[in-house]
Amino acid sequence: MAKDELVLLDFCWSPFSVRVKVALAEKGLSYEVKEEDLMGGKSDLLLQSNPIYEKVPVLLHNGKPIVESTNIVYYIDETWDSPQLLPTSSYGRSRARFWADFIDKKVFDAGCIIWKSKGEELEVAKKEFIDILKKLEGAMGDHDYFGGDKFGFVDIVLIGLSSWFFAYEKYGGFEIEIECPKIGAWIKKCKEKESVAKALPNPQKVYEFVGMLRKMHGIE
Ligand SMILES: N[C@@H](CCC(=O)N[C@@H](CS)C(=O)NCC(=O)O)C(=O)O
Repeated sequence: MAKDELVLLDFCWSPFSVRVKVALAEKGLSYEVKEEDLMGGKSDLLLQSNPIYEKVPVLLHNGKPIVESTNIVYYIDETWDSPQLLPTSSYGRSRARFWADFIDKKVFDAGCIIWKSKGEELEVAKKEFIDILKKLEGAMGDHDYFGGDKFGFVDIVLIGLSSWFFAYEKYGGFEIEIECPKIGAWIKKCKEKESVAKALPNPQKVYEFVGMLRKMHGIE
């Protein structure tokens, strides 16, 4: 059988691309990265592969595009079976999908409000972000990971977004380890995994990138 050809259309600061990189690494798959210039001009390949949203990440599997990071992680898990990222029981899978959807709807947007705001608005945004993380702590319960004893699907969906948490802390003036110690410990544990450590961009560099976005938005 011919070897799978995997190409990732990427943007190096994208927290969504991190999810795909971690999932591919967990499955032991190698892939080619094509960096997109989102600030300058998107490639024709990106525009043709994701004509609806025109966003990265896109995974091309033997030339066929798969879009939207959570959907890509599902695809990877369904296509390459070991190690399994989603739980085996239908109840477990349903819970994992619920929390992945919650993360998708809440975490990144709440974080963006933190770096985009000041004064009273910032205080409200911080509280909202911490409330979201506290709900996620409740979902993890006493387990090491959202996947229970094993790193899995929901862990991948959240750990990608965590690459921007340092910037939220700096611009928001709070510390996740103090406000949400379980999430703080979970991030540290995830970073011990090679798949995660290699995929996460440098937090200081992300912070600098967000600083540039703030200037572009006229916040600084
Ligand atoms: N819901 C999408 C979000 C992807 C996303 O927002 N990608 C950003 C980079 S981090 C992007 O491509 N932005 C380009 C644009 O908005 O035009 C996913 O999960 O893949």
